[in-house]
Formats: sequence, structure tokens, C-alpha cells
Amino acid sequence: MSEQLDEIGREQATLDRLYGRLDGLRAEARAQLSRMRLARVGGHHQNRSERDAFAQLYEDQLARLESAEENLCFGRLDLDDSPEPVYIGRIGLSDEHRQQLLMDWRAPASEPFYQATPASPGNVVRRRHLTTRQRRVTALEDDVLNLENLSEEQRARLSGEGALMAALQERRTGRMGDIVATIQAEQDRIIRLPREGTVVVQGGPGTGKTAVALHRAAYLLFRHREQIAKSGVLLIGPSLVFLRYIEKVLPSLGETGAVPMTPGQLYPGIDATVRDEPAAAALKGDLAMVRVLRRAVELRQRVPEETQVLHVHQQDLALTPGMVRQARERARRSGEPHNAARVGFVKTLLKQLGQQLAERLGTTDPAELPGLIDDVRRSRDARVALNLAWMPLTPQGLLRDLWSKPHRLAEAAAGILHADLSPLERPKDAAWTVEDVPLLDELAELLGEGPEQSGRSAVSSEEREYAAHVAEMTGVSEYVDADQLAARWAAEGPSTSLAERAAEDREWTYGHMIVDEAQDLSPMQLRALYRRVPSKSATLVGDLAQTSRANGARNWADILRPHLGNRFEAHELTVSYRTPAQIMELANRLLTAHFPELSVPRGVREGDWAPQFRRVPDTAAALSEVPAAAAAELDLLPGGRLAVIADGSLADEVLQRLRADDATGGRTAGVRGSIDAEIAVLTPVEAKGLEFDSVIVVEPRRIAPSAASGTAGGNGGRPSGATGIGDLYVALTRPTQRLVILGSGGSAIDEFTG
Ligand SMILES: Nc1ncnc2c1ncn2[C@@H]1O[C@H](COP(=O)(O)OP(=O)(O)OP(=O)(O)O)[C@@H](O)[C@H]1O
Repeated sequence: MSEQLDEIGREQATLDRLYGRLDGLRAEARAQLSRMRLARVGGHHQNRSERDAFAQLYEDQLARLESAEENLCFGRLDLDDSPEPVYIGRIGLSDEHRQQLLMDWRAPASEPFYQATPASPGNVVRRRHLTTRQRRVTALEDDVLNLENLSEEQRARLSGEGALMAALQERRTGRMGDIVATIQAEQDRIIRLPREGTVVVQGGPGTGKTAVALHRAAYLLFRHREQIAKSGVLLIGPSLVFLRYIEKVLPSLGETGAVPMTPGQLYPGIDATVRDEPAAAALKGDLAMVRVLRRAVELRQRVPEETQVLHVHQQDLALTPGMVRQARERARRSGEPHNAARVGFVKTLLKQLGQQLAERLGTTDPAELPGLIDDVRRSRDARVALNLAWMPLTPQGLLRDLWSKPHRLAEAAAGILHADLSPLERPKDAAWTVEDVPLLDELAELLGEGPEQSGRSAVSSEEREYAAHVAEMTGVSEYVDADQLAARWAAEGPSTSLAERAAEDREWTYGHMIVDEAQDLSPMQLRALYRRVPSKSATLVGDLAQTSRANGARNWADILRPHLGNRFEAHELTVSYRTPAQIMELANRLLTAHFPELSVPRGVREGDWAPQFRRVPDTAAALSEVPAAAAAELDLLPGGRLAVIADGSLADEVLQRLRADDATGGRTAGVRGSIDAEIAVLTPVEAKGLEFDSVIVVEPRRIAPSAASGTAGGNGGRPSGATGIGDLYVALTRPTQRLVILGSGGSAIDEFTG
């Protein structure tokens, strides 16, 4: 014991040295930054942009140093070929003489800390985990990888605390934390894969997919800072609640270069949260929509059936179907998007009409032609006729039209979509849905810049010059042009971060893309996402077993083929760190019964509690029991977090009950879908990716009915069979400690509850 204390004392001395250096570097960075800020006042544009760039550099540096406070150093490697141990931490630190004091966890030299095993120890003799709290070493844990090379003295000082188990047993805070100190070897191998190409990571619930994805983002930003930090990492998560849940992980790793977004936010200016019903979602997500939309645009390039007579200067000019057809073919051949190609179309016809006008007026002087063309252009008749033939369009306008006018949609989809299109119908003023977003994006590609966007580049030459300079200096000139940058600044001022600007620019291209819950994305969503990473450098993580979409594919090759062919690398995570083995086993039995081809993870630890089943007579009884059951859970796990998961409208009723009842002792639930209160009330889809100490699943029949119960029992009229299995699997696998199932029978889980 006293050996252990001595050892802790020795490590404390090292830790003190490291924190001392950290404090020194922070003070330096702060001083540099305030010098820059002082100098920034006044000055010429060019000097100012240089100072802006440097100030940004110091700000980033300071953010990195500030974020490293908690758990600055968490590991130590003793190597057989070096007398000095290597300390591993959140960031790298060296002393005034450039002597390395602390190795960044992402550096190649830190790799053995995560990778070495007794079977292949490499040059590692001992790996030590240091547990620290507020600058104090509280525990040590040693893995001896090569006992023979350990001295007598070192052998005497071995210790073990189970850093991983300790991390896993901790009470949840409602926000995800980083796992740098305890990344496991199978996770580490994925985190450190090269940046090129697409990596897909399949893993069951709680296997650390989200953690791996976020640490990989941090790793790539560290290792390829030059290339990636400038363009940013696009980070796609399923919902705003999920993005809130993970928001602290990257900053805690000192990284600010990620641009978090939900699929509903991909199109600038739109923040869609409403989801379509499954039938509409399936149609909108189908890649056939690419052809439907292309056709819808082509149908707006119209040839009149008869010759139109245009009155200009008391003359009658003839616009024949042949003239329009020819001009249309020519404009289409240009390959430009609709709004840009329209310029050529209009020009061709105006020229021909101008020539007609010259003939009618008997004018032969070619110098007068431009004036006559201009007269035609200004005439009401010509404007109306040309607009009718080729109207400037916006993505929003065209899509609203398709959804609200069934004949327009039928015309565009003829011969392409053979399904019933009525689920797509809706009023013109309906809100945009998440599923509309990739379609708007597709239309923006087909239409190009519309009339309302082109106005934004009205900026002065001085502003443009300044923007060009900054774009050049920050390395984004490949991605945005100076006009765009300057126009945006004209509206907001140049203080927004590069990440924010990227989020506002539909044509921004990112250095890497991370997608969580990728199994739920439709082909159209993936297409829109890959448009933002032409390099296809991406990490997609997901679990085929947790698929919500009615027609979701159950293998990654099918999901990715349309976008990547077979050019992707697949990896699998096999151990569930979140869910206790007893609960995992129950969930896995349900899944395997319906999808025997899918692999399931094993739980890494036994929990203290078996899953509990409370049978009630009906849904009303289940609802009345919720408050008392919730109170009991919170009493069992003081300071813990609880989720009550129920399907659709039942979740609203659950929330009302919890609010109305004081059985929970004032620990009332927050708003629906929020994770800030002690009790969160969620649907399975909202619960995706989240975790709680305890989970109560209310009336599982409404999430996944048993095959025998068919469509009866208010399951929203969905067919029986494998319906909702993915969602129920999600609900069952959220707890880190306890699971309670409160139901009246008729659910797919019932046969496993005996
Ligand atoms: N190596 C590790 N060390 C400590 N904790 C870990 C480790 N790996 C995963 N965890 C913890 O396990 C839990 C589950 O991780 P995560 O949410 O990343 O899993 P997931 O695979 O994304 O799950 P789901 O499919 O349910 O979304 C988290 O609390 C995470 O911090």
C-alpha cells in the first residue's frame, strides 16, 4: 500500500511539472492575443487581415490549452529501449528547450498506449493509466506487457484500478464525455486509419461508434491540420438533441474545426425538424427522385404549341415554336444549370426577334441592331413570352409546386416512379421536412444560382479585395470565391468563424465528413452529403440493427454502392461498453429472432440488475404507473439520469402524467425530446445515440407489436412482422444500469420475457 502511495507521489511530481508548463504556455498565449487585439484597432485592410489570421491562431492555441485542464495526462509508457518513460496526454507539451514533456494522444508515438497487448507488446514494457482529478493523481493502474523486462523494484510497484471499468460505471451527466484515456485497441485502429476514402464502421449499441467517430475527427484535425482545419470537418448527427449530447466532446479535445449539423440543416436557410410519414419519406429518399426532379426542370423549359405574336414598336413579331425549340436545344447543350442556361436561351431569341424588328422597320444599319434588341427585351410581350418558355426558378418554388399540384408531379414522375404518389401531396404553405432537404439541394444543383441569390454579390471592390486576401491567407480560396466571402461579410461582418461560414455556404467542400447513425440516411440524403466532400474522405458509423426506415437496407454495400461503388473500407466494433450484459442479451435475442443475419455485440460488464418486466392490464394502467416507476428508479440511482421511452403520441401523454404527478418528488421531466432534466421523455427515434443510467420503456407493443398481434392495438396501422424491431432494439439498449419494461403485452419482446 505504501509502495503505491510513494508511486502516486512520484507521479504527482511529474503531473505538477506538466501543469506548471501548461500554465506558463497559457499565460504566453494570452499575452500574445491581447497584443494582437490592441494592434487590431485601426490600420489598413491588409494589415488587419494578417492580424485577424494571427489572432485566430492564438485563439485556437489558447482554446487547446484551456481544454486540456481536466485529465491533462492520463498515461505512461515504459519502453525497453528508452530509459525515460513517455507520458501521454490530451495535448503535446515540450519545455523551453524543446524537450518533449507530454506526448499528444494522437501522435504516432502514443499509438502503443492503445495498441500494445501482451501477445504483441512491441517495445512496451509497462503501460500505466493515471487517474487524476483536479490536478491530483488519485489512482494508478498498470498493465505489464513484458514482465521479464521489469526490474524487481518496478514489479513491486504494480497496481490496478480498472480505469475502463471505473469510466463505464460512472453516473451519466446528460452529456457525452471524451474517452481519450481508455480508448480500446479495436477502437484505436479505426480512429487512426488514413484520411483517404470512406471508412464505414458497423457496431452494435454502445460499442463506441460515436466516441470513435468524434475521436477520429480530433485525430484527423490534429494529423492533417494543414489540409483539414481550413475546410473543416462536417459532422452529421441524427437530431439537435443528439448534437447537444455530443457538443462537449470535440472542444474537450481542443478541436474547433468541426461543423455539426443534422440532415435537416444541410440546406442553408432551412432548419427542418419535421419528418415525413414513412410512405412519403421512402419516395423522397429514392434515387429515382434525381430523374424526377431533372424532368420537372425540363418541363419548365417549354415550347409553345403555336406561333406567338409579339407587339413591339407597333410591329408584329413572330415567335415560332421552331425558334424556341432551337434556342432551347442550344441552351441545354451548354450543360449549364437552368438559371444560367436561361441567359443563353434569352439572348438567342432576343437576337432573332431584334433582327425581325429591324426587317419590319426596314433598318439595314448593323449598328442599330443592339438598340432594337434592347427594345424587344424591354417590351412586355417579349418578357412574358420568354418567361413562359423558360422561367427563372428557385428550388423552394419548384418543390412547393410539385407537392401542391399533383398534376405537375404526375407529369414529372411519369415513367420514372410507378408508386402511388398521393403521400407526397400537401398544401403549398406546409413546412419543409427533413426529407425535403436533399431534394432542395438537388434542385439547387439543377437550377444554379437563382435571381434572389445573385443580388448578394453587390459589394464594393475594396471589400472584394479584402475578402480575396483573407481567402488566400486562410487557404479557403479553392472553396469560396472572394465575392461570396465579401457578400457574406457585408451582411454579417467578418467576425464569424470559418466553420459558421461553411455551414452557410451550400457549395462549401469539407476536408472530411463524419456521419453518425448512417444506417438511417436515405440514398438522396447520402447523395447530398457526398456532394460536400468530393474527395469522398468520410467516416460513416452506424448499426444496421438500429435501422428505423421502413425500407432501410440491411447491408452496407447496398447502402454505399450508388455513391461509392465498392470503394469503401468496412470495420466492425464488437464489444458494448454501455449496456450491461444481461440487458444486452435480452435485446440481442429479440434482434436475432428477426434478423439472424445481423451480428450483435457482447456486453463488456455484468450489471447489478436484471431487466425488469411489469405487466399491466392496459395502456391506461401503464401510463398511471409511470410516475411511481420513475420515482423508484431515481431513488435507486441517486443523481442518475432516467429516460422514459414511448412511441409517438404516447410519449406526449407520458410527459403530461409525469408533470401532473408529484410522485417524482419535484424532479419533473423537461420538455419533450430534451435531455436537460433528470427525466427525459423520448421516442425511440429521439433516443438514438443517447444513453441514461436507467430506462423505462412504456408499452413496447406500440413500438414493435408481436407478429401474432398484427396491426391491432393502435400501432399506427403499420403492418406486423419486423415492424419497429430496430426502434425497440434502440430503446432497450439505452441504459447503462437499469431497464424496466412497463407494458400490457402484445409486443415483440414478450416471448423473451419468460
Ligand atoms: N474505450 C472506452 N472507454 C470508456 N468509455 C467508452 C469507451 N468506448 C465507449 N465508451 C462509452 O460507451 C458508451 C457508448 O458509446 P457510444 O455512444 O459511442 O456508442 P455507440 O456505438 O455510438 O452507441 P449507439 O449505437 O447506441 O449510438 C459511451 O458512454 C462511451 O463513452
